Amino acid sequence: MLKAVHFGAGNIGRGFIGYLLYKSEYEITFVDISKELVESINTYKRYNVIILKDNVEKEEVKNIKAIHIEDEENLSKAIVDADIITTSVGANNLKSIGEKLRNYLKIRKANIDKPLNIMACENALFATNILKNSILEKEDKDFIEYVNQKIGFPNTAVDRIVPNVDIKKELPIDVAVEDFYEWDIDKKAIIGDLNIKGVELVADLEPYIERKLFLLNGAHATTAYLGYLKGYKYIHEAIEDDFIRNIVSGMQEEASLALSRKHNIKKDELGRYASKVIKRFKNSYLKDEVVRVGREPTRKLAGNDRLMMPAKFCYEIGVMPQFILYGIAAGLLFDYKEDPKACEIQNDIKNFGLEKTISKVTGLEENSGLLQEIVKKYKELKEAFGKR
Ligand SMILES: NC(=O)C1=CN([C@@H]2O[C@H](COP(=O)(O)OP(=O)(O)OC[C@H]3O[C@@H](n4cnc5c(N)ncnc54)[C@H](O)[C@@H]3O)[C@@H](O)[C@H]2O)C=CC1
Ligand SMILES: O=P(O)(O)OC[C@H]1O[C@](O)(CO)[C@@H](O)[C@@H]1O
Repeated sequence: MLKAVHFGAGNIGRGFIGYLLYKSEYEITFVDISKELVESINTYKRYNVIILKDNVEKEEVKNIKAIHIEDEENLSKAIVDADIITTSVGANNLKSIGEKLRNYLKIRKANIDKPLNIMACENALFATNILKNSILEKEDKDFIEYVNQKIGFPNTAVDRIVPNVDIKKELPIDVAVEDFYEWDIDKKAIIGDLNIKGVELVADLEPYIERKLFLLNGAHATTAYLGYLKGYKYIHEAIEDDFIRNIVSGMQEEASLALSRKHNIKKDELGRYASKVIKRFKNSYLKDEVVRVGREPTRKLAGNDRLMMPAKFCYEIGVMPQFILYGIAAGLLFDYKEDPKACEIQNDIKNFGLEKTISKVTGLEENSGLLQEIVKKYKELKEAFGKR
């Protein structure tokens, strides 16, 4: 049986990556930083994936085990034996995972010759490259040569909404998901065979990642931040609000303009994709909280992420992306106390002022046209909804 090691046994790890790897007959070992989660997986050795729709369905994932990230002995064995390694730990944690993987891959190099593919399944552009670079950083020629010959590092785009919905579960590690999924993988970077059911192997991944990041994640973040501002708890409630829906559709149109110009994708194709995304947001079974979808605004509002990238593309082609900028402005007003990154932005605004904070978060120059427009929209939204 083929062996998979997956770092990050959270929502997407169990609800999507683990789910498809199991369907593809991989024996899965999860690796996590949470001792409690590792213990639960080793106690139950299985979990249910609950598909939230009109007629709820349940699928079982079985014969699983888990290793704690600090359990060097077992982790080393698992990495040496693996046919595939995947992650969904959050893009900010990839560097530390790469540093750990480096040592285990050296043990693998000395012990086994079979090919391996490693993929980072995170919401970020070319996340696998971040992982690969941290593995190879400061390495000698011999190791780099081994890695380049024996290990594939395909980038991917992963799409399935896996919320923290509170529903009746058989096991505490059961996970609830939407019906839809899409996992696109860069086929040029695969070494050996990679047979995962349900994935799409694509020749040019960039349009797929950007379409997903801008039209789904960008629209989701916009819905979350405006939803939070207007006092909604869930995404499905926020997207039914005409004011929010209008801005979200507008930002999708602006991002589609940028995508169609950059990748030569037909506008009506992007329109169909965008409408389907809105329909997915309306799924009331997901009970997806705006504070989950808006989490870590410093990452989501960064220059290389879901909102700033399409905004900059539009600006470069002479279009002021009014609707995307409302999303960014709303993100700067996201003052959810339990989110340390939201608090960081609020403290920076208090201590250093709005312009300096926007510049720090987005990477824009303080005197740039885009930044000045964000300031206007921030003030407008604050005036309208900031004192609720
Ligand atoms: N939830 C979703 O619908 C989707 C999430 N993603 C991406 O997947 C990644 C994970 O998201 P979720 O599953 O929602 O988060 P989550 O918080 O449910 O799961 C993350 C898991 O990674 C573990 N973890 C964190 N640091 C670790 C480390 N250094 N070593 C080992 N384990 C570690 C955590 O303990 C947790 O179990 C993120 O990059 C997210 O953007 C992508 C598509 C969909
Ligand atoms: O996982 P992130 O990047 O924090 O953002 C949440 C986003 O990821 C998803 O969980 C899945 O793509 C979306 O629900 C949402 O757009």
